[in-house]
Amino acid sequence: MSEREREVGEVRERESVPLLVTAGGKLRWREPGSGRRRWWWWLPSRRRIPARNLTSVGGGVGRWLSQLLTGGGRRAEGRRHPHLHRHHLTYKLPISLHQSPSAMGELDPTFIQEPEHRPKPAVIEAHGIPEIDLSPYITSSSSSPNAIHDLVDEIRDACKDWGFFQVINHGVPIEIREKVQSVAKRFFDQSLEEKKKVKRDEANPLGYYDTEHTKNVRDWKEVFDFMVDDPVVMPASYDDDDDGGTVEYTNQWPHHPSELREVCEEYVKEVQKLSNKLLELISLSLNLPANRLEPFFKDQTTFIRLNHYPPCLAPDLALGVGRHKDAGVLTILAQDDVGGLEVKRKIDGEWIFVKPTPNAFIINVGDIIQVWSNDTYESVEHRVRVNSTRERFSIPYFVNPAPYTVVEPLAELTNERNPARYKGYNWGKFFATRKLSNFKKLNVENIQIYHFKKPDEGKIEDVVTRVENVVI
Ligand SMILES: O=C(O)CCC(=O)C(=O)O
Ligand SMILES: [Fe+2]
Repeated sequence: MSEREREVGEVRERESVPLLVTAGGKLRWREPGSGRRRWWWWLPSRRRIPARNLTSVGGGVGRWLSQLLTGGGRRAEGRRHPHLHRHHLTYKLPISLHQSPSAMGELDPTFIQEPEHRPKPAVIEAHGIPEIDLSPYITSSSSSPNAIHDLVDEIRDACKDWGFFQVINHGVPIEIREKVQSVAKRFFDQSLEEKKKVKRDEANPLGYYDTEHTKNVRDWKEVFDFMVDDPVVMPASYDDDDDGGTVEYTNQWPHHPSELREVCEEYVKEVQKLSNKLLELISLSLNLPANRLEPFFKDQTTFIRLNHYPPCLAPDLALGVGRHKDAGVLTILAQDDVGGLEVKRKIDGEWIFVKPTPNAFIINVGDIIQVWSNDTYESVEHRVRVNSTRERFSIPYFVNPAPYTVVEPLAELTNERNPARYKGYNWGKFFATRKLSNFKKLNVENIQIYHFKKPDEGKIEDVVTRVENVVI
């Protein structure tokens, strides 16, 4: 453990420290342990802060506060500030953000989004994504063909207009979902040391980690990943032309909480049924036979992620997950009642907050459906905002095909007038490349489906960006 990590760890193991932040730019607190009064100018300039929102001012507040409490940056201490006045705001510095210390107690610059990608202070709820009742297809045994027809129409509209929808009456028992949520919380509540016993690494991307990067900016979250098929045999080489052998991805189950594995496997069994039904409905909505997509899942690379988003000192600078599209077929997301997911509305590019609906699942089509449908449906950008007071949990179930699948537009959906818009790509290599680039900050863009997009007209040049050019 480095000197710096040790300091951060020691501070976080203490109780949280109530901070008094003055609108004039002063911050007061009692030193943890000794109870000594301390204060600090936290505003380097004469600018006043809007007292209602501590974190809306100054890029480095989070970094600065943690430096302050870890003994760094003594320079400003003790200087009087000409604009101090009496307006006070009490702010709890979430040192106990993780009951256990973790690398995320401070906002280091790797978390900070470029200004144009930061969440806006106001949340837009608008009418939100469509809510679809699946009972005609799932929970009732004798639905009329009309009811199913209407449902398929709803799915088609939702996929076209939003790329996202919520489902209710989906057949997944609520108790099972609650059990996973509760065991996930217990897992993340443990010490970092305990969680790191199952940490992922470059060779095996399954298990725990808190350093995921989306578009090369670190996400304010920690996760635990596991796969439905275990083990999964993946290509060892990222080079499209190279048969570089295979590697195995294997689930790493922690000893604590001991029931995590069993509960997760029970959850998988239930969500798998929902996933099959959704794939059927989506096939029908593309005027294909219900079972058209089934062969792609004889083996699967479907994985489940337990997400924990701790409270964040600077929720206007960082994101729980940066803007991205999901690379796979479908995502079936369970979110808790805190909320944070935002979807980029297709009509105007506004970020729309997805209001939590108890016991609903949020479904989005991923990049593979975009390619299979030859752009009839589009995978839509989304992101997760965090907040300064409440931790949030979510569980995405990423439905992915067999690693050896060549992803390309389905023959039935292309013709002379609507030729295939993508060159086929090997899913296993794509997936492995993505996993690697999410693992650490790289200097280049992550691999994306548009790297496989064919030129619109007439151009013969090869537009495929080779995988080895993307990962360096
Ligand atoms: O936590 C969420 O609401 C969404 C997470 C997400 O988009 C992802 O992990 O791909
Ligand atoms: Fe996502």
